[in-house]
Parts: sequence; structure tokens; C-alpha cells
Amino acid sequence: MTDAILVLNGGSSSLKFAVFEASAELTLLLRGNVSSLAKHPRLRVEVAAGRPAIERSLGEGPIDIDEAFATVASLLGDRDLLRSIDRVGHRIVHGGRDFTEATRLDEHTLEALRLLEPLAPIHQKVNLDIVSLAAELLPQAVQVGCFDTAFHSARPELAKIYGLPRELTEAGVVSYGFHGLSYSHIATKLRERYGAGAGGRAIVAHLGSGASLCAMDGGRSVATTMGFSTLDGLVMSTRCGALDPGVILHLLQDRKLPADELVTLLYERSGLLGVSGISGDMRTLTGSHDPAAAEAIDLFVYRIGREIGSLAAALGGLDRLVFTAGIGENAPSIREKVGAFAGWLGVAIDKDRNQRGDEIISLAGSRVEVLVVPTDEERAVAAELHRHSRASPERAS
Ligand SMILES: Nc1ncnc2c1ncn2[C@@H]1O[C@H](COP(=O)(O)OP(=O)(O)O)[C@@H](O)[C@H]1O
Ligand SMILES: CC(=O)OP(=O)(O)O
Ligand SMILES: [Mg+2]
Repeated sequence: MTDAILVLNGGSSSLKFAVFEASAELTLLLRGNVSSLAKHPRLRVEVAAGRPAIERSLGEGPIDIDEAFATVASLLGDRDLLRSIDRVGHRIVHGGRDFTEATRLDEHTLEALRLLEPLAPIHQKVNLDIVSLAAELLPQAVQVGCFDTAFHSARPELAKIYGLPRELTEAGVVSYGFHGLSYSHIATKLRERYGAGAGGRAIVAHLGSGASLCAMDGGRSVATTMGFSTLDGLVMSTRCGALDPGVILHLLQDRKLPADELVTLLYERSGLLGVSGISGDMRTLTGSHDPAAAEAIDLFVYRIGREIGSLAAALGGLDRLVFTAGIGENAPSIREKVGAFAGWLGVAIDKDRNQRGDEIISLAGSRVEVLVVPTDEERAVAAELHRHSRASPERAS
């Protein structure tokens, strides 16, 4: 059997996995996810290598990441894939200042990455726990990390620094940006479609559980809404998004909120969940008639609309708007509302194309072309491993 690359993408509520043949085409051999770890976990396996799709319940839950990983491991065993995997690529959310390309994960690099856990509390630890589990399961395979922050590392300095004393900037208190593997995949798709110019000045809206926007010029990130941590920018499923730092001071000083409760409040009890009081899941909110659900959706859209204006300013104009990730790919009503908000920029969405979820959903006369492009973080990781192992075989292969 040919060598294969296993990609693992672990989050707070899911573990996504994919196996690719280690060739230039990166043929997909298997793909799936274990989702809703907290309640009613499910295993979903997509059609791959001629086998039918599977979807099954894993009980009432909750299950932890070890159990989710064991489910994936037994599936890989059943499909006789374990022996052929010689590299495991991990999506690691935070790479800090030092990790800006695919990097072999060993004692030394893992120790440095652990220091970043407080900057991505609902992601980084899970990501690193998965590295240990994968190393135990596949001792023969090399473990390689690919970072959400890397795609944004070449942004102009002004897009990265905060108005803080210089010593803090020098200590790394700067904007890093996230969802970079998703943006890298979209940039590849734009390059395939428009060539090296990658469609000019584009804003990509990654709207999933975590959500951010990226301003790309010629397929490169020039600005993004997430910053130092995964809290910044848009209102998300359970995260607050951009907040006046005075609110944090008030909670700490006047309300005497302990730091760990503050972390839970801002990362897990805010956003769509906090505003609606119902759910952080957009599908639930779009299906609800409760006015609080409508207000949460309106706030989600309002903040996206305002940030589109800000990123269009950073780009000096706008040629393309791209929707991606769970909400961006599957919720026409949200795309329609965002499109209407950005009408002043020359965005005009075609109702029928939008309902069908066509690749291009703008009207023929729209000054800004609007697209829906499915993201694929797992393929972005596999592509990075493949590129990197050819460029420097001693580091990533
Ligand atoms: N048809 C749909 N309508 C509205 N929202 C949807 C739909 N399908 C998926 N979503 C939303 O997409 C979000 C999850 O996106 P996803 O990119 O899978 O997130 P993550 O990878 O961060 O867990 C959830 O809020 C979910 O409700
Ligand atoms: C960085 C981040 O927020 O990731 P996710 O959307 O997968 O939660
Ligand atoms: Mg995601």
C-alpha cells in the first residue's frame, strides 16, 4: 500500500480527520468527524475509496477527546489504514511568533506550544493532547504541526501591532490572526480560478463555530479580525468577539470575577449563546421564532457588516467577497443579510443563486463578485506537509 498522511483537526466540540494518499494529487482515502462531544456525540464518515457513508450515534455523551480519538483509531484499524500512515499532520491553532511553517512536533517544539495554551484555551490543549494520542497509536509516523496563525504572519506590521507600550509588542503581545489553514485553502482555490493575482482584493468570511474575516490582496493576508487570541473580532458561537477592554477591567475590579470564570464567560458563555440565551448553534437559531434568537443573528450580521467595511478600507476597495465554513457554506439567509449590509460597497446577491448555494451567488451586474467556496482545513494541512517534506525532508518527513 502507498504511504498515507493522516490529518487531525481537533476542536472544542469535534474531532475532524482525513487520510490522503501521499502523492502530488493528495487523493482522499477517508474523511469524517466525531462531533457534538458534549451531548449526543456522533461519528460521521464520508464516502471515500468507494465505501458508503456512515453516520452513527456514540451514545448520550459527553465523551472526551481520548474517547473521540479511540473511535477514529478503531475506524482506521478496521479500514486497514494504520500501517500505511507514515506522517500525521495536526491543525494547531496557535503557533505564536516562532511557528510560521509546518514543523515537526518533538519534546522541544511541544513544550514551546504548550506555553500558548492560555491564548487559545478551548483549542490549544486539545490540539496538543491529540498529538500525544497520535504518537502513541502510530509510533512509526512523524508528527507535524501546521498552524492557524501562519497564514497571517506576513501581514504588514501596522496590521499586527496594538497601541501598547513597545516592550509588550516586543514580548509578542500582537495580533496573530487565526483560521489560516482555511484561508490558505481558499487562497489556493482562488488561485486555481483567477491565476496568480488570486482575484485581486478579496474578503473571505470564515463563518463557523469560531468566525473571522480575512482581507486578502493577491491571495495573501493583509488584515484579519481575530488578533492576539481567538476571542477578537466577530461575535461567535460562544465567544464574545471584540470588546472594550474596559469591560474586562470592570468585571475584574468592580465585580471581582475570578480569572478562570472570566475565561469561561468570554469563551464559552457569550456570543450567539449568550445573546440568545438559547443556543450557540446557528442552525438552531435560524429555526427559532424567539425574538432573542433573531437579535443574536442580527448582531452576528451587524458585526460582520461593520468589519467588512473596515477590511475594505484596509484593502483600498473590494473585488470579491467569499463565504466559507459551516454557516458561510450552508446558511443562505445569513449570506443574504450580510450581502444587503455590504450593498454600499457594490455587493449585489442573486436570490436564486444564493438559495441554491451556487459557486457564484452575485448578480451579473454586481460590482463585487460574491462566491461560496467550501473550506478544507484537512487538505490544507496535507498540502503543507507534502510541500514541506519536499522542501526540507529532514524536518517534516
Ligand atoms: N444549514 C445550516 N444553517 C445554518 N447554520 C448552519 C447550517 N449548517 C451548519 N451550520 C452552522 O455552522 C456552524 C458550525 O460550523 P463549522 O465550520 O462546522 O464549525 P467548527 O469547525 O468551528 O466546529 C454551526 O453554528 C452550525 O449550526
Ligand atoms: C480558531 C478558531 O476559532 O477555530 P474554530 O472556528 O475551529 O473554533
Ligand atoms: Mg472550525
